[in-house]
Amino acid sequence: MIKTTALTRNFTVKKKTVEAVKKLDLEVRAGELVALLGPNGAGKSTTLRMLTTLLAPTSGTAEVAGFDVAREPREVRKRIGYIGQGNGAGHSQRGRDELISQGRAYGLDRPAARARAAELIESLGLEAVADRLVSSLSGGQRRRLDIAMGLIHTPPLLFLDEPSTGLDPQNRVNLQEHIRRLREEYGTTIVLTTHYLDEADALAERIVVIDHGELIADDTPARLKSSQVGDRITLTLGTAEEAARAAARASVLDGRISTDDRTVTIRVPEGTRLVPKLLRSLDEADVPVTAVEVQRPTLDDVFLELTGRSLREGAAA
Ligand SMILES: Nc1ncnc2c1ncn2[C@@H]1O[C@H](COP(=O)(O)OP(=O)(O)OP(=O)(O)O)[C@@H](O)[C@H]1O
Repeated sequence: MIKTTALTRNFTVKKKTVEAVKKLDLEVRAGELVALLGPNGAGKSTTLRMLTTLLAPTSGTAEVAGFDVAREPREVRKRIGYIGQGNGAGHSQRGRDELISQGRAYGLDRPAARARAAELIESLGLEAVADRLVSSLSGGQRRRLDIAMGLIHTPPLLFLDEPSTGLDPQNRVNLQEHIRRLREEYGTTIVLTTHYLDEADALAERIVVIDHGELIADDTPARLKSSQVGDRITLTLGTAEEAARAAARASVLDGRISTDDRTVTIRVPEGTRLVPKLLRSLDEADVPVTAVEVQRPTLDDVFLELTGRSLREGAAA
């Protein structure tokens, strides 16, 4: 559905070249739901804007829905939906009329546009708001209406740029549910960007991490976490001396061990499985453990591991 080869975009800012996207090789198969993750300025929006023909690549190629973005942008546009940051829907019309106008703009005749609008209103749960003025809708409702607008021409491929930014947690969960359903109902291929790691984790079956315009990881959330980081076992002991003995004993686990005063932290794949064995071994060595905690890695841990920075710090910066 998407294939980019060495896709690159530079900007010139005050005579300096900013390499927003650097030689990106990316493939997305039909039906996949892929999340692009990265801190502010990583190049996510620039990538999306090139894939949606809004911005010309500086070099490299991108084939989207079977057509080249630079040579056949019109063909690409017919086959994709793009919901950018901010609201696409206007203010003065009712939701249903916005949808119908959008359908007409995409070449549907009036009955077809009406029918499609009704279908989307139902599948995106917009019944209660379809006949209200767009200006009176809440952020979450507006966002769902935006998504309906992007889907009016039944594109096989949908791009969502930060769909849940600015929504409260309840509406975020709601929106995620709708995105999932959309995929089940229409088999739509979805590429989205997000700052919310938990959202990417919950929604996407594949995560592409971009940093400084480069692809630094591309895998399922589960594999990224287990291969890049592993679980974190934290042992608390009575004294620093006991902690040192515990650390020595834990070295057989082949994990990464660090000690801080009375705590020992061990990063190791499948930590949950290893804990009983570790505790038995410490017991045998007469090292009394006060507390033990096993944390599954988060995608933020993965990002920290890959870049030395927290994605949250990056996002907040
Ligand atoms: N039109 C532009 N002119 C100059 N520089 C730009 C332009 N658009 C983007 N950039 C620069 O390109 C880099 C990548 O920006 P981009 O918006 O793609 O990042 P992003 O990952 O989408 O960030 P965010 O999460 O903040 O949306 C940044 O350094 C940005 O300042």
